[in-house]
Amino acid sequence: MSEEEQLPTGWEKRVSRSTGQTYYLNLLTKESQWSVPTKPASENTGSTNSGPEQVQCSHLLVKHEKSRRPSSWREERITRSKSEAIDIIKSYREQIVSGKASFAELAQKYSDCSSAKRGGDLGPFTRGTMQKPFEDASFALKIGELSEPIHTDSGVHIILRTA
Ligand SMILES: Cn1nc(-c2ccccc2)cc1C(=O)N[C@H](Cc1nc2ccccc2[nH]1)C(=O)O
Repeated sequence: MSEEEQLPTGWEKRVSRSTGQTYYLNLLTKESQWSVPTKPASENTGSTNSGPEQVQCSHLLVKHEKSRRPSSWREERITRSKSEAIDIIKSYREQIVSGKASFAELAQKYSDCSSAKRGGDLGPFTRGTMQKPFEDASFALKIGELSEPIHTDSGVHIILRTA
């Protein structure tokens, strides 16, 4: 019997458009998870009414002179203005949306976060672990969705939800 045939009631196997990884969709709550479900889907499987308990995101950060730590692996002293950082992050978003470049490629080359070495992948996180604007934007995204520019004390980000 294939894994698909053995899925408990109310689940569907999906493949992430951004990473090609297999995930499982609860058809009742429309919430998703990486792990193979072992019980029939229910309204409260693995999440609460206020959405998923954890998400996984990648981000591309462009710091500026007013960033909490205006330094990164790319540039010891970051002096660009906030306005310049916004223009730069918008150009990266446009390249990704138009298909000219992949998110991971640009994050690895240009993100001012040390997660650049992982194509911007931050791993899974729950609420209460990231700066609030970043958390709220991340938990509002659907899997595969790319945020508009998001501002935190670290700088200007675009966020891709991957799980
Ligand atoms: C939150 N976080 N995770 C990593 C990370 C994760 C996985 C692998 C390597 C680094 C780096 C960081 C981090 O705070 N980096 C900061 C920049 C930064 N500020 C953030 C605010 C919100 C989310 C991610 C953010 N990254 C830095 O390098 O100056």
